[in-house]
Amino acid sequence: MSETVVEVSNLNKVFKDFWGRPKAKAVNGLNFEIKKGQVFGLLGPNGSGKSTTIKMLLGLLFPSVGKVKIFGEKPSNLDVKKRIGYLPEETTLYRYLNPEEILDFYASLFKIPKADRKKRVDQLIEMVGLTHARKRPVGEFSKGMARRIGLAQALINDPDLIILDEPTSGLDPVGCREVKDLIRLLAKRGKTVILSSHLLADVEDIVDNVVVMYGGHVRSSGRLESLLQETDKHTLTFETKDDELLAKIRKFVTKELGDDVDLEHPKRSLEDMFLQVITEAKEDSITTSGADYSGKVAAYLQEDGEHANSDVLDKLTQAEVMEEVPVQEEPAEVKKEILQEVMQDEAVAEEETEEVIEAKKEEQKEEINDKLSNLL
Ligand SMILES: Nc1ncnc2c1ncn2[C@@H]1O[C@H](COP(=O)(O)OP(=O)(O)OP(=O)(O)O)[C@@H](O)[C@H]1O
Repeated sequence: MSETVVEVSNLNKVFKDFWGRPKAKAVNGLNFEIKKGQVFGLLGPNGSGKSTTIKMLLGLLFPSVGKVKIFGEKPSNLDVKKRIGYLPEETTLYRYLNPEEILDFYASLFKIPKADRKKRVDQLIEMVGLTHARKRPVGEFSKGMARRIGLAQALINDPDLIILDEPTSGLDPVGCREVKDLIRLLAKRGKTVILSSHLLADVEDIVDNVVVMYGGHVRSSGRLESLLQETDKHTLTFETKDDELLAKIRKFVTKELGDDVDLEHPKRSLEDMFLQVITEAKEDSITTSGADYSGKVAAYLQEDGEHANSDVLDKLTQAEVMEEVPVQEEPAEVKKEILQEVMQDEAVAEEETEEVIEAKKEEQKEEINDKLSNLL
């Protein structure tokens, strides 16, 4: 019997106004359990209570009524917090820092030794497909690229429980597929993943169990496979170009079942078609200045004996690694131009230099430190 990682019983959250009057009943009588190695989907339309539930799981909000247990403890327990990785709905990044600096900084907050830090940062950057953008300030990143850094940041502490709020938001179909594959691989390594989404098609093929929320209530829950099965219908798929045979089959089926029979070619999904187009572009060596993905899980993300799938790991170790694109040092004049552009963006005075940028980076790091010490 596998370990219970999350236990939620009769969870309620009522937001109150200044005078203590109920303003919104965000979560209403929620119950669920998540076992180790599961990918659990918290689904529902906008405003159904997903983010509020996640905040209670993280100990950022207190329940009005009910209980949350993570690894058998309260979410406020510091040892529990250390085992959680969290990707918030909005990725807030410090625009002057580059991916290496951001990840190194978060690794230092978790007191990861310097030598390990560099290794983890390198592996994570490769894993989220940003090797060629590792020296670029994240202020220049597209939404999807920023999301990838957010995901890397959530994994820096090698968490046992990974909570992802709308992980695929802002990602193109390729990025979306990559993140989904990554989530499945992490689960195979014994990580437990909770993800929230209102983009159902984006999570359909990766979640094991779901709760579907509406107005704070659970409307449906259970194993996704059984929830999606239409047990009173059947599909028969076979290959043939023989029109005569098809006509015979149709005649037979119609005779048995009446006119209510659909006969058509199976369609592949738009996602499959899109991915094929991109794969072909890659095979033709067409490069991109956006995000690119190695297909490898960062090696430090520990493998777990019980859940490790040697097949997957074998495939991973044999996976073709994209060649690293060397980062081109810009000539001094171009560097100055770029700096000036960034400064204009931020309404920074013209005479500001690289030292000023460095000072801003330090300021941003201090700001994060302050916010974190307020939280802890
Ligand atoms: N701090 C707050 N104060 C008052 N009401 C809030 C607060 N946070 C959330 N709510 C309300 O709680 C309800 C659930 O919100 P929540 O953010 O949990 O939904 P959600 O399912 O995450 O939505 P989305 O998909 O849009 O992110 C909404 O009616 C929202 O207005």
